[in-house]
Amino acid sequence: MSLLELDGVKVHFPVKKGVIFDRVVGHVHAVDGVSLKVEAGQTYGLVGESGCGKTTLGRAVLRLVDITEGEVVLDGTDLAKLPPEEMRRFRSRLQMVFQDPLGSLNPRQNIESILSEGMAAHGIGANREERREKIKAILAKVGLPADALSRYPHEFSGGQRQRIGIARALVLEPDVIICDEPVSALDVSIQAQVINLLEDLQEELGLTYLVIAHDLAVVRHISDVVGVMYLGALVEEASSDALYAEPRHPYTKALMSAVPVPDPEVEEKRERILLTGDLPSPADPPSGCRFHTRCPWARERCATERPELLDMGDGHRVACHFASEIAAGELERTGGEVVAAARPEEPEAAPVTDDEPGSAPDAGVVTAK
Ligand SMILES: Nc1ncnc2c1ncn2[C@@H]1O[C@H](COP(=O)(O)OP(=O)(O)OP(=O)(O)O)[C@@H](O)[C@H]1O
Repeated sequence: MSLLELDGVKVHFPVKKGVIFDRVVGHVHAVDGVSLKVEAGQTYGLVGESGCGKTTLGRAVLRLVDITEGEVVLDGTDLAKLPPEEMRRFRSRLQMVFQDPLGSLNPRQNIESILSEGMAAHGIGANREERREKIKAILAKVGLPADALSRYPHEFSGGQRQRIGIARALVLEPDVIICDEPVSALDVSIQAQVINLLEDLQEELGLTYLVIAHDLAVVRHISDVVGVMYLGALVEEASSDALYAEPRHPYTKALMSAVPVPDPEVEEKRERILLTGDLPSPADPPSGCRFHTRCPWARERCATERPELLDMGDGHRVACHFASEIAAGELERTGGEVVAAARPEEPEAAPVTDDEPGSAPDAGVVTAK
């Protein structure tokens, strides 16, 4: 059994209308049936453009939002069904690192007070002295000086603040850390340092990560397995190497084709897939395959029948009726635009290299109107 398993997770937010009496007039299908497994000691990367439901999924795992349907199983226990008081026992085992380190740290508390906050409640450290010693040890692990204890969040740089955010998660001795856009608020030069720190900590402490990011380069660098989300659902999932070597879902292909390749010769010959149309609203998602309204290969069946995320026989899971035909080059395109030998629109954009996660464009930039 995997350490963390999600089975058919849905989070639907009610849309209310009315000044005096709130009427529910619909639902935002923020997460709409996600199943995935995160193995102990591994990193699962979740990517997709803004609004696809990544953050809501992370919050659902932590039970920070109500789960409409489905199971979230941590180490054999379904968290989705736990009463709040029992959920409290599991809280320390699941921690979150947020995108905006400053926004998530109370400016009026010093670092010792921020880090010790949850420790007593979860029975970590017998007394204040013990907790302080533990905090000091964790601060050293994340590369912060011991005198950080008595200082305040504004006294630190962005990268240091993210280290404090990571330390805050670590003091509670979690099994799983959900990192929501852990480096997207940081300078590119600092991003690599924080990613490397997360990797070192994983190795040393055996941590399991669910990393949520819109940036394909960040997720590639750190993940064992990558899942691609579109409008509340997973459309593709594979090992990081397999997914980046051979994206098979039309949406993933489009995302990848928007990322510049460092080698200009490869870049020039590369096929670019530009998506047409806007991202539909999760309050009114398209019928059938959610992606069919923007898919260059869409067929009639795609408009009526929702594809399941199926294993193509080699562990690569794809939710597309025609994934095999597309992979074999047997299916004509029906729409969209193919711009062969296109140069990236912003050639000055930094190339994607292993040393510089974060240099890829946002997942959303592939839209062609
Ligand atoms: N509390 C809420 N009530 C109603 N709708 C919500 C709520 N939280 C999120 N949503 C909607 O759910 C959808 C998914 O949002 P979510 O923040 O999970 O996406 P995301 O992929 O993480 O995007 P981003 O990277 O911009 O945060 C969006 O349409 C959002 O507006």
